Amino acid sequence: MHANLALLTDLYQLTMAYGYWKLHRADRGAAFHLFFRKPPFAGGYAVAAGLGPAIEFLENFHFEQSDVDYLATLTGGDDRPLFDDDFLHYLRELRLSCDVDAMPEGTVAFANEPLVRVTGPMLECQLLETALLNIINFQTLIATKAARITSVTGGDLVIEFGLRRAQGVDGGLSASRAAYIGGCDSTSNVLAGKRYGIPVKGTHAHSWVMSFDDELTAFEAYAQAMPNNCVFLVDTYDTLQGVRHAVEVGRALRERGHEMVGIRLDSGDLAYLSIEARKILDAGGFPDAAIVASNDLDERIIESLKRQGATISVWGVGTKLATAYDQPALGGVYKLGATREADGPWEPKLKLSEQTAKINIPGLLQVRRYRTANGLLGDMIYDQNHPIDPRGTIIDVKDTHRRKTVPDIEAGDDLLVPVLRGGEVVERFASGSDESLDTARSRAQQQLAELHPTICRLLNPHEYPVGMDIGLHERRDRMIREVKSTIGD
Ligand SMILES: Nc1ncnc2c1ncn2[C@@H]1O[C@H](COP(=O)(O)OP(=O)(O)OP(=O)(O)O)[C@@H](O)[C@H]1O
Ligand SMILES: O=P(O)(O)OC[C@H]1O[C@H](OP(=O)(O)OP(=O)(O)O)[C@H](O)[C@@H]1O
Ligand SMILES: O=C(O)c1cccnc1
Repeated sequence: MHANLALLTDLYQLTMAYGYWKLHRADRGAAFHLFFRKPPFAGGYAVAAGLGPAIEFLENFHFEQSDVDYLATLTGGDDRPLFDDDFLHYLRELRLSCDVDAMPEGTVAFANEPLVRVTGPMLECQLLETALLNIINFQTLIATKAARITSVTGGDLVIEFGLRRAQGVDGGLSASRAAYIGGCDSTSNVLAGKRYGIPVKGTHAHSWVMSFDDELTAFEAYAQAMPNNCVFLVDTYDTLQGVRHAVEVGRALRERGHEMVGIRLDSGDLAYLSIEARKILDAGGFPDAAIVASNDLDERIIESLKRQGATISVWGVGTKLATAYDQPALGGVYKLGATREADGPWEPKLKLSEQTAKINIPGLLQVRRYRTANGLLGDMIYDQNHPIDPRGTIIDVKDTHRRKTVPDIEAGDDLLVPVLRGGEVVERFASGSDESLDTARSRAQQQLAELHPTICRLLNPHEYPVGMDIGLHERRDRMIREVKSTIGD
């Protein structure tokens, strides 16, 4: 799908790349980390997603002749070309040689942890920034939204209905993909079904009912046409009367050897109507008929409907999911952590900021997740080039007084795994490998189940312990003090 997206970038990546090339700095080593500073939706976690499409982007990364021809037309303030021909020739010949390590899709991730690490020639790392952020930010956002929604449905089925309101064509496809990883069971998006193998499901719209003289005739006609997929939308005129019509048509259908699948409610008080509809369906001989509900649902409304005793068994969630309505962007960033000359030692790089939360963690970072018999203990961010300090202390990034000690520094799982080596996709992630969407979806479900319920809470969740290895923290602290002393702060 992602053939030739090398120009899917901000111009400044190319102007910097040109500068690196011109000043003979293109091949200096660099390590960049992609991370977010706050989980979305004021929640306690995120579900990493987007790595699959990111790998496709990396696999296909190259500048075609038409790309460099276009770049040759760009001019600066004096109307002279921005890039010289030798550089454009260099881009035309460029093939990735970098390494990429990342959290597999469906991994539960927290603030400040790298989801992706790119190491390699400075110029390459820089050119990948914008597209990686674009892909990972959006899909992680939507997978997280889907996880929040499915966390309150108590195992009921959730169908993603968002395509019509999604942010354009790719927004719709990416949202369906990410929503499935985050826990949705199916989508109404047929192209996403074909492309990603997501189960597709659908009912019918009000237009079907309105195109007939009356509702009963419309349901009968639908049952004739589609006897094995009868979910009747009952709210076009009078919802409870609609349920009675569904029962009537369901009985006739049963005589013909088919079972009505259920009804769909799309307006009104969904708690009251589902409870009353359930009574009618049960009394009518349809105790197994599903009650599907839709209408601007999100995790908070669903949680409330559950509390009200709604008897909804399938949730159709569109706009609020596919557009991440209450927080339409994840603020993931891509920051330089270390550089090196040729094969020399890595040098950690620090960026100061007025805001403590924006001071980066210098180094070549990895994340280790520790567990106890009772669940997760916490995540430690450490520098891969330095052994973890034997004290085994995790120091919170924002509040250094918050600390946690792990009993055995070796007994954890490293979350970043190799994805690209020397520009080539490693076997585990090669196309046709086992790393499917279903694997990612199961990983998310398994990892979310490991979290303490207080971390999954929608409102003011408990903060999961994530911090730096104390050795890394002390080095960072020294660097901050050194830099501040040189600038006379
Ligand atoms: N019992 C309930 N408790 C909380 N929220 C509910 C309940 N029933 C419905 N809702 C939600 O309230 C909102 C109702 O919106 P709105 O008033 O626009 O819908 P409506 O008028 O019933 O239908 P329509 O879509 O035809 O305008 C929707 O987001 C719906 O999901
Ligand atoms: O509400 P969402 O979560 O976005 O789910 C998708 C919505 O799309 C359909 O109707 P549409 O919005 O096209 O029309 P309606 O608002 O008049 O029902 C469907 O009936 C849902 O209500
Ligand atoms: O199949 C449905 O019921 C459906 C599909 C898309 C949007 N709203 C509803």
